[in-house]
Amino acid sequence: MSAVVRVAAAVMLRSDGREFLLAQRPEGKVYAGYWEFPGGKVEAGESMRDALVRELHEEMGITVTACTPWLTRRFTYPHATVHLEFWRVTAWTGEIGITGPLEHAAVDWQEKAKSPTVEPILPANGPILKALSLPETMLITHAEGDGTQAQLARLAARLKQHEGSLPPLIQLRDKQLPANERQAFAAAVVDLAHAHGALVVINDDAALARDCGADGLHLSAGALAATQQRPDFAWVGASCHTAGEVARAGELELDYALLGPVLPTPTHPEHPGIGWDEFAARRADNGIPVLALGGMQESLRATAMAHGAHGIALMRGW
Ligand SMILES: Nc1nc2c([nH]c(=O)n2[C@@H]2O[C@H](COP(=O)(O)OP(=O)(O)OP(=O)(O)O)[C@@H](O)[C@H]2O)c(=O)[nH]1
Repeated sequence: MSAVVRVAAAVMLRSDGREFLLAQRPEGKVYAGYWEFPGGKVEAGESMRDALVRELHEEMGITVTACTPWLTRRFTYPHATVHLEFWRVTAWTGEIGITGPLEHAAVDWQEKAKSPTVEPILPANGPILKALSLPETMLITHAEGDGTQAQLARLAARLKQHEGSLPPLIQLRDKQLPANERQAFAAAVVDLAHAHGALVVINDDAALARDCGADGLHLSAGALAATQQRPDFAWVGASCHTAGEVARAGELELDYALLGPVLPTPTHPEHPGIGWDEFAARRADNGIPVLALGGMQESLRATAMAHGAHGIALMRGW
């Protein structure tokens, strides 16, 4: 069996973060005409980051000045098995260009929240495009503490702040609310969220998720362990604490994992938090977007991203 080919791929984001760049493979290469993220193979002795910087310079004539690891994926093509590492690239110098006929046939900016307007896309990249449309903030409800009316008012104010940018993903948690109150709260949250273009997932109750018209299901770690196949919803994620659970969420082809608690949090006072290095280690190489949970607030977003987080999940910090 031939060795696995390591590939660095760049998700180049325009400054407002809403658009990313796709590039078309030129004639003469395998999958000619297909669209991909710019990048290429890692050379012997080279780090992933160095390969990314080199490829973007060779292919587009730019110098990367800010990038963070994001997702990994292993994929077997007829010609090779590739280990792909996707990095977010948020700053560069120079003008993006096509430096030669063997690099790309064309480049095109695409909107994250929409289906791509170009095709075909390289087969390994389908889940990557879905991950790009996953919000980078999750708001988790805690109406048990605040009361449902106060939560709805706070949510309405918070969703207004997001007008014009990708709205957050909302997880309805509140596992202890009486069933009828949870139902009414879920219906109100879905109405409010959908009016602002935001998605809602319901914690551990598939029937309620269907009844209230939510967009998906959020599995607790216990439910994840008991799940044999991906539940049938547009969006499904899971709470994870260990690397094994993150891997399981990846195997089930879920859309995201929450990993934590990263820092101390009132929800789990017995737990000191795993810290950022452990967060990075437990999320590594699983191919699934991972949001950091536990003690999060907006000011920690950049730290989370530097450790490979897709984004942050807030329970009390929103
Ligand atoms: N650059 C890039 N490669 C990808 C992506 N998705 C994906 O499956 N791949 C695969 O990863 C491998 C990258 O190899 P490449 O041929 O582009 O690398 P390269 O620029 O070094 O080309 P070369 O072989 O001509 O030297 C290919 O098998 C390609 O199909 C992607 O989004 N970007």
